[in-house]
Amino acid sequence: MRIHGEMPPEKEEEEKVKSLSLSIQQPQKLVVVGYALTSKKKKSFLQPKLEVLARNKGILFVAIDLNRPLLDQGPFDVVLHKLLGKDWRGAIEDYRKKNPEVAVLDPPDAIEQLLNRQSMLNDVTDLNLSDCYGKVCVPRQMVINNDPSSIPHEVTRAGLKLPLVAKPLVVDGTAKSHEMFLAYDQFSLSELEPPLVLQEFVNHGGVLFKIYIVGEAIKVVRRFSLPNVTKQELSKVEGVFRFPRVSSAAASADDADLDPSVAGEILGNILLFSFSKSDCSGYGENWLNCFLVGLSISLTITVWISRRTSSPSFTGEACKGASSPTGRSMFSGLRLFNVDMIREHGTKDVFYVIDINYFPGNIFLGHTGLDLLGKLKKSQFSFSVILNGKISTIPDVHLCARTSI
Ligand SMILES: Nc1ncnc2c1ncn2[C@@H]1O[C@H](COP(=O)(O)OP(=O)(O)OP(=O)(O)O)[C@@H](O)[C@H]1O
Ligand SMILES: O=P(O)(O)O[C@H]1[C@H](O)[C@H](O)[C@H](OP(=O)(O)O)[C@@H](OP(=O)(O)O)[C@@H]1O
Ligand SMILES: [Mg+2]
Repeated sequence: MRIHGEMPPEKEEEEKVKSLSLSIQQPQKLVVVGYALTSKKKKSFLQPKLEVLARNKGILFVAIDLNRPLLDQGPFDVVLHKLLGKDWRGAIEDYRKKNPEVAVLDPPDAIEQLLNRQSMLNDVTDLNLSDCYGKVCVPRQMVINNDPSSIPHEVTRAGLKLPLVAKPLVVDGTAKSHEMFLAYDQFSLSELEPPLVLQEFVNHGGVLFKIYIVGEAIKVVRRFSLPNVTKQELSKVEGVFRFPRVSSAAASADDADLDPSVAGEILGNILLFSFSKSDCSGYGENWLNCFLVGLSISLTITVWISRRTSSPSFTGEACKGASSPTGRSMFSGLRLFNVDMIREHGTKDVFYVIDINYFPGNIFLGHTGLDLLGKLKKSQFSFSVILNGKISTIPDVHLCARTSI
């Protein structure tokens, strides 16, 4: 018995042969990905198994020769890069202008925002969504650009609560940009070398969440982190102490036997956005992707964050609510990044974004990342959620979102 619309067997066979012959006539067009990475990054990122997986998906990685003009190389379908310095930035900007059809991962002006520990958190602080059940905040922080002797006075004036985490203001991939200090009093901070960001330390039970975003895919991992600082400790200890990279890949807490209130519930509650596929040609480049962590299952989010065709800006624009969304760039233009988030100890749903990294180590997540590359040639995916909230500039503003997925 044939169901209405089903093809008769002989017809089905004919269709199969036709599609097979087509594929033989038109071998799959390779997606050529030119990459410009430091040798350290290439080693950690482009491992043989990723190259093989890519090749099986019709994706070919080709090293960009940094000693030759980029414009003389290729042709590429995608340029994947994580290099610093004005020369490279100039070369990639020029290349983009002359090769608008090539997808550059990611546009330098989008990456720019993550190279500074103040601007990287601007978007998160600029959004304030009222009446919801969960909060995503940013620790109160201040920038010290020069004169370390002024730090104690500035910290007191700003009313920052101790302990403080002192971080280099600039993120440039050097070991120095990861030199972190924990200060138990503001006077010892004048030993440090500006420019710095001084960020309030938030007790978070020693577990950190790294949320990796690759285009439309997300992965959350848990890492060990700094332990809580008790009031007793704070009253007894003085000085500023350097600490190592406690939450690196080796510090995975994924299998750690964590207090259930920390582990399952949080990860269950960290609700990752959904997105729909639609023609977003109206947005200039045909890629629209943003990142928003919505919290707690029972929220209904309608958040619209649209990417402007121009480069992202951090001027807060009130998103007037679901019915009349206004464009609001939030990490717009970025497709490869991760967000470091912690939950305030003793709370159910108050989270803090403490750091955002561009194209971190193990971000490609195998198939997911490669699927992103494969799609870049014909990307028609968009992320459209309407933000129901308003913008505030209060430093420790709460970003709440309501989501229905
Ligand atoms: N405000 C904060 N409150 C509590 N702990 C913090 C805070 N800021 C940083 N930390 C701790 O310090 C660690 C490093 O912070 P951060 O991620 O900003 O530095 P980083 O050098 O960029 O690290 P990475 O490159 O691994 O992301 C965090 O993983 C966390 O353990
Ligand atoms: O734990 P991961 O692998 O995510 O650590 C990242 C880290 O968060 C930063 O993104 C590093 O990049 P820089 O800030 O440029 O140093 C990554 O180093 P990279 O050499 O892989 O880019 C870490 O992997
Ligand atoms: Mg970081």
